[in-house]
Amino acid sequence: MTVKIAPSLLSADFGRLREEVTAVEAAGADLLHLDVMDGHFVPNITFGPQLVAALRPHSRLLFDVHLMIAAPERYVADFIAAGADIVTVHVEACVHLHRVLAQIKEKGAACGVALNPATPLGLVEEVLPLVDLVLLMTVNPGFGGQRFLHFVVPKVNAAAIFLRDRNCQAAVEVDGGVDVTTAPVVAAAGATILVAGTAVFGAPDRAAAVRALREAAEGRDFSRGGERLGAATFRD
Ligand SMILES: O=C(CO)[C@H](O)[C@H](O)COP(=O)(O)O
Ligand SMILES: [Co+2]
Repeated sequence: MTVKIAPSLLSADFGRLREEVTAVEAAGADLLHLDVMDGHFVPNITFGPQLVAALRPHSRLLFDVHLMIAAPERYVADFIAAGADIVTVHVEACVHLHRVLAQIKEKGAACGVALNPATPLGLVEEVLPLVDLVLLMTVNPGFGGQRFLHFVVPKVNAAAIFLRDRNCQAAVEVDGGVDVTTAPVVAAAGATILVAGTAVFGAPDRAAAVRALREAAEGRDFSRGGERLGAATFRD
């Protein structure tokens, strides 16, 4: 399984969103990551399903919608109707996590579960065999451009090993502070989708940025025989 690159629209120029999406698609991105924030679950507000629907006709990329909103079950159907291919909800935002994941599946999208940096993997172990994606935040959610939190790397590795040992196909997505220095670290730990906002939209040449991330992750790919990582790998 090769590592996929998912530019995060959060760091795009919001005055030129259609062109920004076209640019990263042409640059070779594999998915488009869309960060939805409600000013309640996280201290920032972004956009709703209307924006997803407005961009949908202009891109063939998989729309990877990351819901950082309280009680996401209220809006799951709207985001899927708007064109989301993958809908990811935070375990910290769901009282009935399994019910919300089932709701996403039932509406025809792939489902993901996200964990904040301080949330232990054990909280989602029961649903890991059922999800299409587990998203591990490597910054506290709410803003782009934050520093990568290295203490999350063992959790990325634990998730990859858990899934491999059970023969599960779920993707392991890492989100926050991913750049050419941290991409090889998370790829070696078992990440299969790298979200990158600043590292792609902050670069003048988006194609070069996507290529650089892919090359940085290449060869460190966990699926080529990666094993449990030693503690030294995780130090800053
Ligand atoms: O979910 C997010 C923030 O909550 C974003 O996807 C993430 O921050 C990407 O931005 P960057 O690569 O600049 O850290
Ligand atoms: Co995100």
